[in-house]
Amino acid sequence: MTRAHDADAAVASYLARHESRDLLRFITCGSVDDGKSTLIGRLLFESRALFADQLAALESDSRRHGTQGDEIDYALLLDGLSAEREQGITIDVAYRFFNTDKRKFIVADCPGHEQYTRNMATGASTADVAVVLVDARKGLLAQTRRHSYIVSLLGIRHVLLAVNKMDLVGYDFAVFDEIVAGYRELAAQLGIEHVQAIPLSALRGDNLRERSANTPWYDGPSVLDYLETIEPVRTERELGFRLPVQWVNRPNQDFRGFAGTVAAGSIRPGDEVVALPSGRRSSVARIVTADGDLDVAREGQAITLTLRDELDISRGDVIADAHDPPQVADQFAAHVLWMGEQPLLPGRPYWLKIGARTVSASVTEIKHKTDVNTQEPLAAKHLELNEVGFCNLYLDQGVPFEAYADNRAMGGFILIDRQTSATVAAGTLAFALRRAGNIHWQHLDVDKAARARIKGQVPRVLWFTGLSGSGKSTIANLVDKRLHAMGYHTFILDGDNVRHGLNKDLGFTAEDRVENIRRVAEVAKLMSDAGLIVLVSFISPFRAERRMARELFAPGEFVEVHIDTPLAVAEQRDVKGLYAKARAGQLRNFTGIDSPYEVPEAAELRLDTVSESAERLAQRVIDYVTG
Ligand SMILES: Nc1ncnc2c1ncn2[C@@H]1O[C@H](COP(=O)(O)OS(=O)(=O)O)[C@@H](OP(=O)(O)O)[C@H]1O
Ligand SMILES: Nc1ncnc2c1ncn2[C@@H]1O[C@H](COP(=O)(O)OP(=O)(O)O)[C@@H](O)[C@H]1O
Repeated sequence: MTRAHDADAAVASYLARHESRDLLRFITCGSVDDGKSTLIGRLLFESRALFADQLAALESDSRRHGTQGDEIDYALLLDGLSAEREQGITIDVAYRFFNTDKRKFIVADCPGHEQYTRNMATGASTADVAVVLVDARKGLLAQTRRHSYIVSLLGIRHVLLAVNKMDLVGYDFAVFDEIVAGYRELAAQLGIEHVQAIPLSALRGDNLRERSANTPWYDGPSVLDYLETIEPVRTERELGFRLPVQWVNRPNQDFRGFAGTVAAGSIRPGDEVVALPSGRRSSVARIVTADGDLDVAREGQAITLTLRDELDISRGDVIADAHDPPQVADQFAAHVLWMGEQPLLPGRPYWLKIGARTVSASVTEIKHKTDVNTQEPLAAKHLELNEVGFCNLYLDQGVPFEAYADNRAMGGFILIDRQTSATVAAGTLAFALRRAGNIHWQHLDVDKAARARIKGQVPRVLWFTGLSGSGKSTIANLVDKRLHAMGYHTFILDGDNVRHGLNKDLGFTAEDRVENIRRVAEVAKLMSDAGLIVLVSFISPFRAERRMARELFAPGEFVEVHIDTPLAVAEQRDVKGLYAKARAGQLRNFTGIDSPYEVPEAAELRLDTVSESAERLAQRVIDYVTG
């Protein structure tokens, strides 16, 4: 580090301290019954003013970009929400703004109902303090433990334990003391070091602004005193400059700027930078803002950088200090807070958005889920709504990152469902898994084209999908026989057969079916690399996995064949007697009965087995392949 950088760091830390005096972001956790609304209402009332100037700006912003018509879109103020905003998703967190003469405040008010994880994760990712409300009559509840666990997971270091409704327990010190002792134990388990407990009656205003005469035994700060004076400790690591590129600004041939919000460190014109993941270097030409060029830019500032060299940098890349760049990795251990209505299934691909970058990712393994009430690790094969798991993640490409504990902006991510575009998880990166870096592609001298040429054919994957008894095997067999007779090199992968060997460890739960299809798709890929025409005959009931299989192949190579047979017909055929068993309750998770079949939306071929014979349908497939 140079002297200039040392000075920068000193200025930056001064500014950081100053800014934190200026603005405090906090979240409130608890249910309406705990008195949360009363507390917030009271705080707003006590402080009287809303952020007048900011409100005006927000109003004009909302009209330009908002999604709320003429209403103010508070979400626009929160950088933490940008990902959700781009997805057009509304999250049930109310942001409120107020100020006293000492400070400005942004409160994320998270409802206490069962959607709490999603709301809290959103509100907490930018908060410095969590106000955890407890009803003095009820003490610590399971909900208190859950909220506190998520607070700790999301890196909030300060908790204001608001022991409310003290008036209803006669302002009894013993009640307060017991709750506080219990909470301190919990906080210690969770690694929350800074806890300020305050006895309160939000309704009567005890210890809200003034210390109350009703609690003479309490000599700590009032709620407003605490919020006005708390200096949040920052445990984030001092990092070199990092700018996740939100967009590339190229109004004309002469100007090429990279715009984003500085996630860490500071930067000056002339500083050497590296673009990641490409690793190309340059130095900063200008730091452009709406208010003119800057000599220096720091964490939290929105800027546009221009560089001295023409580098190919796109949205989602990170421009970083060339002497202290972040790591780039494609496998991680991470905490995942699942918010999807459908469970998280290992092996299924999701979009992962980190900073401004979106990549394809899947969970390769759930190491454990955490019982949010006891913090105990539990074995898990999938994650349900509101569950938290520690998982291994695999990304389809390397991303620049920091551990979440070191930098929230560079280590926090969301997972997005690829079909519905819904945000289904929030996550925090713990560390990169190194093993990925040690595996390299082995170059093969005889390539796929050479193998296909010698066979005189174009490799294809014919993917037959449909209910049990729909006719997949019957038709695939006919196609195989005829292609073989015509001299083609083919192979059939059939669910029933593959499940006797490679996949004999798998059953019929959703997660096992995902893994079943993932493996068979990879095998089909190897076979097509060998130059074969592969016929895959699996129920493959989920769109997500059929799509995953398709994406392994070049355009045109993958042919989805939907064997379209109504459930009633398949059930009537009942070739193996399985429908009867399933109806009798002797077979669980049977497709079409108590396990879903998601009908293909854009299969290359749809074969109706009711109106046409198996022979004719097989011929249609052959015509498609050989035509
Ligand atoms: N619960 C349940 N649900 C569906 N199918 C069941 C089940 N239990 C056993 N079987 C038999 O397994 C065959 C389906 O295996 P697949 O590997 O094709 O299924 S999947 O793609 O993983 O959904 C399927 O074969 P097909 O009838 O040829 O489709 C059944 O014979
Ligand atoms: N048009 C048709 N196409 C395919 N199979 C048909 C047709 N009409 C009747 N069937 C009968 O339906 C059953 C389908 O069973 P199978 O091919 O094993 O289905 P799957 O492999 O999808 O479980 C067979 O007994 C087959 O003779």
